[in-house]
Amino acid sequence: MSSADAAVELENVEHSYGDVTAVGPVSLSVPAGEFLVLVGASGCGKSTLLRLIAGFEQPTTGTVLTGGHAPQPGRGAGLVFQQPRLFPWKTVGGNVALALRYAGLPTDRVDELLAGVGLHDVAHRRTWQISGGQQQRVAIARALAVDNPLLLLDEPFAALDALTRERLQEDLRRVSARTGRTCVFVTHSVDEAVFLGSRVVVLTARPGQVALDLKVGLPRDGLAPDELRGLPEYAALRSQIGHAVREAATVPEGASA
Ligand SMILES: Nc1ncnc2c1ncn2[C@@H]1O[C@H](COP(=O)(O)OP(=O)(O)OP(=O)(O)O)[C@@H](O)[C@H]1O
Repeated sequence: MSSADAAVELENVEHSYGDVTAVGPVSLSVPAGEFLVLVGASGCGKSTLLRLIAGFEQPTTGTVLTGGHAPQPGRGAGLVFQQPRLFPWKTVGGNVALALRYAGLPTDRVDELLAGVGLHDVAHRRTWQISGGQQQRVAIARALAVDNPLLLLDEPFAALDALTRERLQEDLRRVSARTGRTCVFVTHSVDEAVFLGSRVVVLTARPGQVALDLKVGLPRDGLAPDELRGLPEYAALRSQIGHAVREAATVPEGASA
């Protein structure tokens, strides 16, 4: 695949913070519409990779392209972080409207965007009057507001309770299938990786390199989440990826921790 066709293209990318090499070298090509999950142990460089793709960091060596161009920070990708980072002085609807306005778009899609993430009736509330799960839904609606082809998510459900987390995973899976956005999603959770990903990349301990790059060809259509999780292929993928994560987290003897 040429760079022009890929939604995200990383070529021999390394990134160092001072004398700490956090990532690389990593080469990855992400086709449009793929749901790529980056999984690996704490500190292996997952967030750094995402920040490179978002354009918040520049690679120390190598090239990062999104849609065939160098990424511009704050442009070209919707971003969702572990904390929803909403504006507390705005209403729920106001937060989404702000994203539309910032992009120079009309604000008449606020209700539609909120409905798309299951928030039909809270547009008028302040962000502190809704639950943590609802706040994260608002953050997703805000990231989807602008018609970016790329959605970058950094452990967006890590701070939520297990049930809310599962509900949001299901909703994100539906939203990503409906909108056809290319997603790059960072997590520690092997189950989340298998449930969401059409492709899972396991990173080694720092400096993060690709330890495993796996297509997840689960038959998702028409299956309820519990049915999907109950498939023998699902359990096999969980086991394979879990094993790879544990192996990859082992720092080789002689390497600095
Ligand atoms: N701004 C920074 N300055 C110096 N070192 C940094 C900086 N940001 C990250 N690092 C280091 O780079 C390495 C990779 O960090 P990064 O946050 O990308 O990992 P991660 O896999 O996302 O971790 P976690 O899962 O714990 O969030 C870590 O060793 C971290 O301490």
